[in-house]
Amino acid sequence: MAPVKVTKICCIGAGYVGGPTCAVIALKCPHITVTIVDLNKARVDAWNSPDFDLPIYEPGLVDVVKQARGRNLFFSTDVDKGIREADLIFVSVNTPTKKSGVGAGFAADLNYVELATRRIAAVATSSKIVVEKSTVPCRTAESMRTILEANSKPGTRFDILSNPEFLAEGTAIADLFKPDRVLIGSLQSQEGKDACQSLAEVYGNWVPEERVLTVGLWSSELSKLAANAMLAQRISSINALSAICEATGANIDEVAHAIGFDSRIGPKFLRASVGFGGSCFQKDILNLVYLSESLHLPQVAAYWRQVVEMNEYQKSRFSKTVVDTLFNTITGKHIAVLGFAFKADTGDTRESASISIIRDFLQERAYVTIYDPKVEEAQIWQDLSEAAPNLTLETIKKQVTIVHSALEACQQKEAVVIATEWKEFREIDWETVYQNMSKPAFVFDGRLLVDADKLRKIGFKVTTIGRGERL
Ligand SMILES: NC(=O)c1ccc[n+]([C@@H]2O[C@H](COP(=O)([O-])OP(=O)(O)OC[C@H]3O[C@@H](n4cnc5c(N)ncnc54)[C@H](O)[C@@H]3O)[C@@H](O)[C@H]2O)c1
Ligand SMILES: O=c1ccn([C@@H]2O[C@H](COP(=O)(O)OP(=O)(O)O[C@H]3O[C@H](CO)[C@@H](O)[C@H](O)[C@H]3O)[C@@H](O)[C@H]2O)c(=O)[nH]1
Repeated sequence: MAPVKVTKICCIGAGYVGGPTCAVIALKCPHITVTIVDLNKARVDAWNSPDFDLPIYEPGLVDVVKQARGRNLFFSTDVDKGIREADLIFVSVNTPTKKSGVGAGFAADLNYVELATRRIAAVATSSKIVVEKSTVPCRTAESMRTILEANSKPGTRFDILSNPEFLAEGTAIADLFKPDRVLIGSLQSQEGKDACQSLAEVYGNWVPEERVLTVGLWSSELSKLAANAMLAQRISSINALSAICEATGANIDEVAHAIGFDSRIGPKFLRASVGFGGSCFQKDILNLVYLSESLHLPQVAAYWRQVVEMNEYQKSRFSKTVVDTLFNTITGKHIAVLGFAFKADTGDTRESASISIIRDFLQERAYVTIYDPKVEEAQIWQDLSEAAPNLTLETIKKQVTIVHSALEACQQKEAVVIATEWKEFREIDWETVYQNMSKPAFVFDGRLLVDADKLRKIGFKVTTIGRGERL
């Protein structure tokens, strides 16, 4: 049997990955009909909104959707129809950390993957290539295959591929247009290799052949967890060094620059920060920790666990620095927090360091004013309620104000905390900010974003993560 020529793709899950990934496939492959399905009607409606008020913010995404939607890109809640008509199905559903039961707090919750797989098994009436796009523990494809094969109808077959996604939020469209690599894992049988080639041909419409890597299924699944673990490990390493810098008078920018010049280390992903956030790093490392423990490799588990522990330490260390610097108490003090998203150029707040810092400030009974250019108000209230379950929403709302500009946030405050690296925070009129703040006026830069010397000349007392010199 020759590889199937893919003409109809269905993507189950219209989230941060399914939406942008399959929108780009539709744009680059006008001969393929791409239908993205989701059970969440509000989300699908937003993808279909006439004024392109899409459910997620990603630079360049609206442009892609404008070109392809209605041509060969469709969004729908009719999951069964999407499955039935497709010859290739991406499973791009959420795989959050389990909240209860075996492996709670570490293992990935594979319930959504299993439900989507069972749905495919239940409604498919022709052969399908099923592609695991979600990030999953090693050997999940085997469980999917067992479910699908146990339910396949006569004359139909299912081939399972692993095709993890490496896009980063905020740069998703650029990453998808020009990926470092596309990874496809398959069984090494002839059928597995044929299915792999069918998917490789889809990417071949815009990705150079040498960037499409084909490997075994389990290597592909593990590579995704490994890539995130190694990236997060770099940040925890530089953040650990930032603590040494603060204690010794060394400067983390200079240290990162010096070590990054070594071509074996390289300069990227060495920016000290208030801690990494996002829906993936912590979840995927905990997943790796769980996998290692399940495989009776406790030393390996402890090694990776430390990356997350260092991140927790960095976040609480930063909160403590703010309290210590503001004369050991922030009770009743007014603090502006600039940035709520987990990184710049996204409205996503999942595991954002900002949430932990604000939770700490609320526990100290400070008043906090938040500004973020992209995060919705309702999301902020939800995140803070979940982060501080000992406080009622009413109490939180008495202590927290959400405003619509950085200048407004900083008015009459004793301190400004930069929690997300939005470019606009660098370009605020800091002279005006200073004039309108209580004195002494403190700035805490958790993102190495502002020119500390310039701010000091204006009169601010500046504390920057990873810099020995203070105030
Ligand atoms: N967010 C990222 O930047 C990123 C990058 C690479 C990989 N990943 C991985 O990709 C996966 C998806 O992540 P995401 O951020 O897009 O999640 P998300 O929560 O934004 O989207 C998942 C969507 O799947 C839908 N869904 C769940 N079960 C369904 C079902 N049975 N039928 C139809 N729809 C269903 C949900 O309603 C939701 O809209 C995760 O495994 C994640 O780890 C995420
Ligand atoms: O030098 C750095 C780089 C990043 N960060 C922080 O690290 C977090 C994650 O950033 P980034 O990796 O850019 O964004 P994500 O969207 O979480 O992307 C990661 O997680 C995705 C989901 O698995 C993968 O697909 C991507 O390859 C991987 O980079 C954010 O809070 C950043 O502010 C730093 O503190 N310092």
